[in-house]
Amino acid sequence: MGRPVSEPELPPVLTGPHAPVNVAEFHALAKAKLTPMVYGYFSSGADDQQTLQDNEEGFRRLRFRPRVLIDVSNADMMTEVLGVKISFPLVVAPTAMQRMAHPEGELATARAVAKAGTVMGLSSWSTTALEDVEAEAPGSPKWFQLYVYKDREVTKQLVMRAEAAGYKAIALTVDTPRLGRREADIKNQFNLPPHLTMGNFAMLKQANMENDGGSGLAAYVASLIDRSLSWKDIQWLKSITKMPILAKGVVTAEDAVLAVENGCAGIIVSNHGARQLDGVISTIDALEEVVNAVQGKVPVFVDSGVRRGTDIVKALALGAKACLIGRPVVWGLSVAGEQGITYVLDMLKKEFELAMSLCGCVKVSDINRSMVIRDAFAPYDVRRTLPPSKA
Ligand SMILES: Cc1cc2nc3c(=O)[nH]c(=O)nc-3n(C[C@H](O)[C@H](O)[C@H](O)COP(=O)(O)O)c2cc1C
Ligand SMILES: CCCCC(=O)C(=O)O
Repeated sequence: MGRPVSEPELPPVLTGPHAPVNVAEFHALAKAKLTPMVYGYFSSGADDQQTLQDNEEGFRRLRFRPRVLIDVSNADMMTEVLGVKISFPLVVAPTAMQRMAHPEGELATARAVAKAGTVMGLSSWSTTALEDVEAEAPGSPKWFQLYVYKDREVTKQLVMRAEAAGYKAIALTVDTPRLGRREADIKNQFNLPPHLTMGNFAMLKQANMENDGGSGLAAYVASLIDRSLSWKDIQWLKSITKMPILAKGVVTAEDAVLAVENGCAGIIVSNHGARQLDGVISTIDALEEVVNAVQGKVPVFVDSGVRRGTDIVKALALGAKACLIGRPVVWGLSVAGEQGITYVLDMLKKEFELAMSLCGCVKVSDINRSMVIRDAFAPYDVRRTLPPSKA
């Protein structure tokens, strides 16, 4: 597989024999470029980072059962999420404070994601106002990620602004009543660099993080975010917006059922990129129980640890409608702004196309449960897919 974008257009870091060929190499380039404080914030998981490792390991534990001698000369990667067609089953997860990665921050992301033909998630804690992000790539589908402030009026204004600007859904983050303990941020006394602001709150003067000697972010969350948020608040949210609500951060069947009962339009199986509760189950391991609990009533998405096109095929085989990626986009943005993100998305799309074809799938809906097994040494029970007479 060749390199994704035609070379003459690219900056030197993305050309020549040292150009990155996978997400891991982008990560290394970003690490070399960013300050330790910023890199520490973007890369960290919580505590011992056990789940950070397990998110990626979880995908590696799955093995393919590809089908052969299927005409794969035409691959159709298109799919649909919440009624919107996307070019392949990958959505960009909301990640906070992107101007720390690159001066153009969320604006560069919006352009690259629009060009790639998929959906952008925008963080409540964007360093660019949500209206400006929409204006940068007008009409290209975006989901607004919501943190619920103790001050419900602040929250309501934010939701109403997102709806007025044309955002297509609210991704309500349900795994962050308190901030996970990220040791790099504590050591680095993380704070938003003074030239940047929380773009959505500039008028509300809620951008400053009091640094009490530890992570400024943890202090900010503790002082402003509503720890009392509960399922009944979904009704409140539905009363103030017509946008569909996705529950972002569900990893159990019990909560998946509650999300459906409370009127969520979709579920994002996520452990927040391992940044909240360390030791929590990897999302690819949690996915199937959520999919089974939901019984097709709403779409199920998954993020945390997706690094390869093969990971996307595995997630779809276990019932996800699409995957989201967080850090890979941050690495692309850090390395080369908009072009870096374009390159990362294009690389993952090509990897996905190849993986799909090698699995014997021509279109996204061909990907099914028979394509993966959890344990390479346990035979797949063919009674699941063969007609009874042949099983
Ligand atoms: C630097 C960074 C910032 C993030 N900011 C937010 C955020 O503001 N809101 C949110 O719901 N999730 C946030 N997340 C979680 C992502 O939306 C997503 O769940 C996660 O990054 C997926 O894991 P991955 O990074 O392994 O792909 C953030 C993740 C990272 C790495
Ligand atoms: C409340 C958390 C701030 C942004 C975020 O979600 C993250 O850093 O993971």
